Amino acid sequence: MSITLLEHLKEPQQLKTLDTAQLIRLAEEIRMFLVDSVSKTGGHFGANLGVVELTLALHRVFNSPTDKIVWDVGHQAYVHKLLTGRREGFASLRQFGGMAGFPRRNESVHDQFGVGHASTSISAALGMAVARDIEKKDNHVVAVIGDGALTGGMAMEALNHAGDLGTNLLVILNDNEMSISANVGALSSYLTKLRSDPTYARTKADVEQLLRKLPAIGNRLTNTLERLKDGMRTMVVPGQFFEAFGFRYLGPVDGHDLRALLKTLEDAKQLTGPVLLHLITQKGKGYASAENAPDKFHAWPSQSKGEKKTKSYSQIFGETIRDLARTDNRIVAVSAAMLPGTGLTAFQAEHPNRCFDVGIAEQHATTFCAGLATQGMRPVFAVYSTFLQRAYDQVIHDVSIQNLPVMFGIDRAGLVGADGETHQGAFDISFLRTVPNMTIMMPRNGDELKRMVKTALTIDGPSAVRYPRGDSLVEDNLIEDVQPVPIGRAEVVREGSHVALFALGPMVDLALKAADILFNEHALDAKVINVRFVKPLDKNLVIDTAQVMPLVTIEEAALMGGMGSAILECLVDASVAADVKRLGLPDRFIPHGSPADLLKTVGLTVEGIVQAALSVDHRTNARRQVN
Ligand SMILES: Cc1ncc(C[n+]2csc(CCOP(=O)(O)OP(=O)(O)O)c2C)c(N)n1
Ligand SMILES: CC(=O)[C@@H](O)[C@H](O)COP(=O)(O)O
Ligand SMILES: [Mg+2]
Repeated sequence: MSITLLEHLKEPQQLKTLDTAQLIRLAEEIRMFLVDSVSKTGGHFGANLGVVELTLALHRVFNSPTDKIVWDVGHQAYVHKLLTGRREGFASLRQFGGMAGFPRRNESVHDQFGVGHASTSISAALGMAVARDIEKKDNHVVAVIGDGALTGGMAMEALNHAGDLGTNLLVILNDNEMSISANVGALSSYLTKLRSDPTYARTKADVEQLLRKLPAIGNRLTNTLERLKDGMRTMVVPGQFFEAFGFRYLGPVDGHDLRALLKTLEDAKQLTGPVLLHLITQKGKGYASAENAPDKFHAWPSQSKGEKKTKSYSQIFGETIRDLARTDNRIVAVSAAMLPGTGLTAFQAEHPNRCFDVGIAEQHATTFCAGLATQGMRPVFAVYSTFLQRAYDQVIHDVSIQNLPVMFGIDRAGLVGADGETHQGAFDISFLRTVPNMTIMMPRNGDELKRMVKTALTIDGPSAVRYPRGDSLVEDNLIEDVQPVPIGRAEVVREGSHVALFALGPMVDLALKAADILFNEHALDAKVINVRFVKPLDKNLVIDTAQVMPLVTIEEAALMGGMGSAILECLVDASVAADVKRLGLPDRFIPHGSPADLLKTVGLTVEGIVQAALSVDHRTNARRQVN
């Protein structure tokens, strides 16, 4: 089938010229396009197949950008991008300089809000609705939120506020029973009951019909009956949960039935006040492999590299705590809807009663861990660096002030690449280093990660072990043979006398390569230090080294407040004058692209380290000549 309707689609207004049959055909073309394109570029997949009809209906019924459509997470906004003139952008999806994988306000007038982290859409949409009211405009505002994102606390905060304000707002709940894995939580069970039990939904209609038929009888009895009616209505009317928040509940509606969607959205458009439309969709709809394994097709699966000699840091982390938990019953693993991504599936398989997926609820996860720790448990919260940002107050207020032994396994620390600004693990060192009682460490490879996990479990206070997205060579040694690392001690991995390279994590390997070039091509003898601990920093080594040679600090983290800053603070506090060049992430958000491309843009390359070493060496020599 030649892609015709989609090819001619340049803007959403054109949808209003298509009849339902053409829209249904367009839906087929869109699914074909997504399979063809995303299979080549990679990117999010299942969620987009699940919202093809919804997105078509939204842009058919509403008038973007005058009407505001806000996507939650935004990983399911590829169809929205297709319908708003960005088909050509898919060839460069999530590539450096190419189209972003999430809505971005600077990418299109139709992208009302930048997203990537979950549970923000209702809050943002409510802000847009209130601005509309203040300006006495009459445009519509729609938030599209998934059942997974709805488990995020701020979504509840927004529902509560919206219901209180009573302003016109349409919240579309895209319920596919999936987060990345199967969705979790009591709310999810509530929604699933509605989805899966037709009698449950039918009862609602029957009861309402019965209640309407009941004859009006004496006041006392009528009042009793009213209370009974309300009780029964509460029991069977599925929207009660949302109606308690002040929302008019519509649904559930088949989110793949375009005709039903068009009619329901037209009806919803006429309603005033907060409205919640509950759609039932299938993640991966229209592509059998994704329908059968929606978790595996949340993003298009990366091609297996044959017989891999390496393991992902996530896998190494998960297997390490799984093995340690065999002999330490205090260990409990916690995830915020990211069990597979954080490598905890291995732990869950072996210790199901000590593994908790709390939903997209990082704040709750952190304080849940604090509660566990007060009772002598050793909770481990495996969380992407970027998502831990959600729980900053809980890290301080609930864990660190009480000096509780919670281990944060900070995954995706550093540049994650394709997901861009909203997902780079840039800030965890900066926002954790200022927190008293916190220990922060980063391994140079998978073997050292195992050692650091073991080390963290010996610390009677909060600890953070940060590690990057990606793989590492790792020995398959027995966990019993893994030795902890001495806390607060760095490791000199190469002696040298002219310039010192203080490298953090996998940057150590780059520093060693740079040292070889410096020696062979510039007769500069570089000392390479594996920093290991950002906090407590190995201050003695820093001071002793800086007294005899200039330094370069190298970290894949924000420069401001990072490891390099810690070294500068150490030298200033010790009144040691030294030339220091810091390499790391600059004071701007790093966009999407391959990690290699992105590292080049910030000078975190072997050549960048060489040039930095030459520049501090030159500065030190010049200063020595003057003195
Ligand atoms: C704060 C936060 N935590 C975790 C994630 C990772 N994440 C991305 S999509 C997703 C699942 C979203 O589920 P849902 O909202 O139901 O959308 P669906 O994929 O089912 O369409 C998660 C957990 C995130 N984006 N933001
Ligand atoms: C949209 C979202 O937040 C997740 O799907 C995230 O993109 C997963 O990242 P990884 O691919 O690094 O697991
Ligand atoms: Mg979902």
